[in-house]
Amino acid sequence: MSVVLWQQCIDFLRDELPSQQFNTWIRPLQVEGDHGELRLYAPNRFVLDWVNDKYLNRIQELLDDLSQGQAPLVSLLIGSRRSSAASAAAPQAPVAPAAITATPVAEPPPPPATPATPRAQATTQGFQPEPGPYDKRSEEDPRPPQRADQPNNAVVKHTSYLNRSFTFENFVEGKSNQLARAAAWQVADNPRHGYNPLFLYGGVGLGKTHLMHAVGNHLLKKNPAAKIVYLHSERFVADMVKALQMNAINDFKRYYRSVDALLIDDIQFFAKKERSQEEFFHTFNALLEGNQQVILTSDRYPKEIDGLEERLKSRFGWGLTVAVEPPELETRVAILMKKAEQSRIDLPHDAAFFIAQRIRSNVRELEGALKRVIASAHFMGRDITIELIRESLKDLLALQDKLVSIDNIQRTVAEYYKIKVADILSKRRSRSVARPRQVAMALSKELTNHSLPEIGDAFGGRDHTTVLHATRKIAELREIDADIREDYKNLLRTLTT
Ligand SMILES: Nc1ncnc2c1ncn2[C@@H]1O[C@H](COP(=O)(O)OP(=O)(O)OP(=O)(O)O)[C@@H](O)[C@H]1O
Repeated sequence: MSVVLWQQCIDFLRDELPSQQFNTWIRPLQVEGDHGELRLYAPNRFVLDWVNDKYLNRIQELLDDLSQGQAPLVSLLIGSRRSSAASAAAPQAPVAPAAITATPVAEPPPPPATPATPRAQATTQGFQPEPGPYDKRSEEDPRPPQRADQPNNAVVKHTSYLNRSFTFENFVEGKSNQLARAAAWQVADNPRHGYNPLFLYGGVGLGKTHLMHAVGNHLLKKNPAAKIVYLHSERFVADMVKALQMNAINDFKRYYRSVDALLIDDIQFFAKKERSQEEFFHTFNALLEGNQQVILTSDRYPKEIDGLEERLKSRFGWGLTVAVEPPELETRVAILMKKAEQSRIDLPHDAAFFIAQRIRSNVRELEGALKRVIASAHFMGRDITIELIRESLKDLLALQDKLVSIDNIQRTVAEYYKIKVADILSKRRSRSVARPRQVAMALSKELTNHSLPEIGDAFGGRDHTTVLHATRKIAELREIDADIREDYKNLLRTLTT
């Protein structure tokens, strides 16, 4: 009964909330209920806290109304329901666990939060890390220069400076990065709240470093004296090797354990570097025990990093692990508009749309394309038009067109679904063939510049209305069917990277 009530409740929530919010926070909840009790399972503490803060009152209210005062007792838990027979929170498979990992109830809890020991700013003696690319003091940096003693032939200044333009204000939010942004914001606004470590993962150029710096910059804004250290994992390794050579490993340890927040980028480079992993493991534990914030990024999910010790992988999962996905078209357009605005460039919307439609791989490439267009416009003294974009990105666009042809899409889709290209082109209507065909048509519409009639022709001479129907059907299914959504995402990635 409670479960049926919950189904009715989420029907209301689906109508009341913007779909992005519903999909992000409500849909991943799993439900289990009996004897006047309703247990809602969130995939991790982040979702739990969010639902608790923002939606639980409304949920309770709706349940009260729907049950005419006989509402079940609602409890919100982390994990997943025990009985597979119970109805899920939503009729569709949950979406969020793919993007943000669940911390099962049985996982070891994070170490107890002990009060942070006061750390002086200029504590570092002996070992001093080399300045990295982000160590350069920006001219507008208002913070006083930091001097460190230099015994042991040790080197230079110690605080890593963050890229100051990587802020939350400059980060464009979209479906693909909403969770990651929200998680990063939580950490920035309320560090040591327990989302420790924050682990951001995803493909290249998708904004992981940007978000990591945004947290660091925000922490510094709140407390300019905070010791926030950002570095690439290779720097950590190099520093450690140097410290070993200089017999200064204790200084190294002291240095890294004295920070308020340690931000390490691309930790997949730790793979197979056993000594560094060992050192990092101890640093990491010391920081968590000291309630100091750790943020890590990687190009893949921690458990998939080959050559990384199991104990590290497991510990990375103690906090919050969030994926950053490739941005969808609207977000790409919004990012271009934002970047143009930052550079005080007048970028017409149709021009942004044109670039975003063609450059799909990642944000860094998108930015690179925009810079080229802006440079051409300056150089030639012309406004930014689609014609100018075509000229300045000629080679890039030609490469894209060559890469994603309808032919290529049909082959990739056939291979993915383990059917023949001939099946896709045939008149067969069985589901096992018709669905992949529709997916291939939708991808052709999204990834090529061919018109609907041209696409129809390329699919065994079909009418353009069939293509239109297919694209609409797939768009609809991607909203409600987790399998299709996953298939489409995988195919997009295969075809565009
Ligand atoms: N959502 C976004 N809004 C604004 N800019 C973005 C966004 N996502 C990425 N960028 C920009 O794209 C560029 C690449 O991002 P970033 O360096 O953070 O990628 P990354 O995921 O860390 O990649 P890598 O794994 O290669 O280090 C940066 O200039 C960043 O500002």
